[in-house]
Amino acid sequence: MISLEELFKHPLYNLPRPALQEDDWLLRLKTDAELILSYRQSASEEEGYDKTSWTTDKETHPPWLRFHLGISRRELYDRKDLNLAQLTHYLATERILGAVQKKGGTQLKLLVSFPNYGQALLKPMRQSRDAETDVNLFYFSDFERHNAEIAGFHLDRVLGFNRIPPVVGRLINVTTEIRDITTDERLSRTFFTSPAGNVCFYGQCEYYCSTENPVCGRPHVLEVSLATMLPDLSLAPRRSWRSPWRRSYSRTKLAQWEKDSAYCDTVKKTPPYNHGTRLVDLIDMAVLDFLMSNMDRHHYETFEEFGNDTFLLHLDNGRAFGRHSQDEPSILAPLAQCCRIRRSTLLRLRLLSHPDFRLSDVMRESLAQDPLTAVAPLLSEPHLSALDRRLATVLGVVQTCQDTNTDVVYNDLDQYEDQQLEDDS
Ligand SMILES: Nc1ncnc2c1ncn2[C@@H]1O[C@H](COP(=O)(O)OP(=O)(O)OP(=O)(O)O)[C@@H](O)[C@H]1O
Ligand SMILES: [Mn+2]
Repeated sequence: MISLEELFKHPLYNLPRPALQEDDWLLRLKTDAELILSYRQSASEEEGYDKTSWTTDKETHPPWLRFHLGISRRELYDRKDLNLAQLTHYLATERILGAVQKKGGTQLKLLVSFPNYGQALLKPMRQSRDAETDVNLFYFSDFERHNAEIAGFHLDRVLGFNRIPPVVGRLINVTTEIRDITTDERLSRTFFTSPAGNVCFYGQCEYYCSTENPVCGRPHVLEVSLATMLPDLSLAPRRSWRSPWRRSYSRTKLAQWEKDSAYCDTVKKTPPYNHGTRLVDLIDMAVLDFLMSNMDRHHYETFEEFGNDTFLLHLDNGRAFGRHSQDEPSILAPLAQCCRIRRSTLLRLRLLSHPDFRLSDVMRESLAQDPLTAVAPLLSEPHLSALDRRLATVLGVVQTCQDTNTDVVYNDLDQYEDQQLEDDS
């Protein structure tokens, strides 16, 4: 049996890359001392935090800080970094010190904090894992799913992108780990006991924050996803970009890209898509989104520090994996309309369609590392097989492009010998 470990040993996941320079690290631009001071200051007001803190010595850094210090221009984390396992273990087990509602966005989510100043973005389970989105619901009326956040992180990593902050599943006690400790009045006011005797809450937000749409424990226990928080915006500002292939978020209106088949020609001429890797980065993101059927990628973010020469953050994957019995070809519009794809991405996609490395198999194995798998598989078998079906569709679209276009493949691998890359794909 071929495993995830074997996949990650493949040359395509181990390309020798130029060493990162000083200005390729998000936070190395600041000295360690400055950085630590700013972290301490931002939390010094609050009670209950650990007194003894870390020094500039790396050994003393908590996993979340090591994650922040490991963010580079090229990717959010290094898959081989041993800190990753420590980070996910930390998120899954550390004592929850605080939980408040996170502002921004439309649906209920909480900002959770830990005693050594680490933080995570919590999204609750709202519906059973197997519930398929109602066919009469528009994509913008869909609930977010905690398992989609978790599976999105794993899929992004399996694709070799490393552009989603690590996410882990956890069972929490809504009474002792939220209601009893929260300082957020607006949140605590919304707790109640349901007719079935379960402890529920709904918070305050634009959508689904009402008694009719409660989040409920059983009677106290709730499944949630916890995403590692990125460095604070004051430390590492981010820029938000509107996706050129954004949907209209309207029942009746079509977006420009849906009406104009030459839409990509315009995008290709428009900064920042006319230069560097931004267009193929966007197409990578479209492939990820098509595979998990995420129609909600209205924006993406980058770290300002790195200008336009950097990867795209794939934040907010809560609306992925809504339907397994149906695919959404329009998500692939950037690929189908531009007929362009990174060579490294294409080769990894081909590898993942190989029976030895079948995407559904490596995803099943990857997701099994998450603690919530003990409760139930994070993606049901129909969702896993949908991944294989959609992968075949992506490769089909690339083939169609190649039948009628030259210059489909953006060669980001020209410094490598072909033999080095394609030993069995
Ligand atoms: N891991 C993270 N670290 C720091 N900030 C994050 C993280 N994940 C998301 N955010 C920020 O929080 C905002 C809201 O999160 P998210 O998009 O997941 O919520 P949402 O309710 O689905 O939003 P929307 O309704 O706009 O789609 C995002 O725009 C992003 O800037
Ligand atoms: Mn969202």
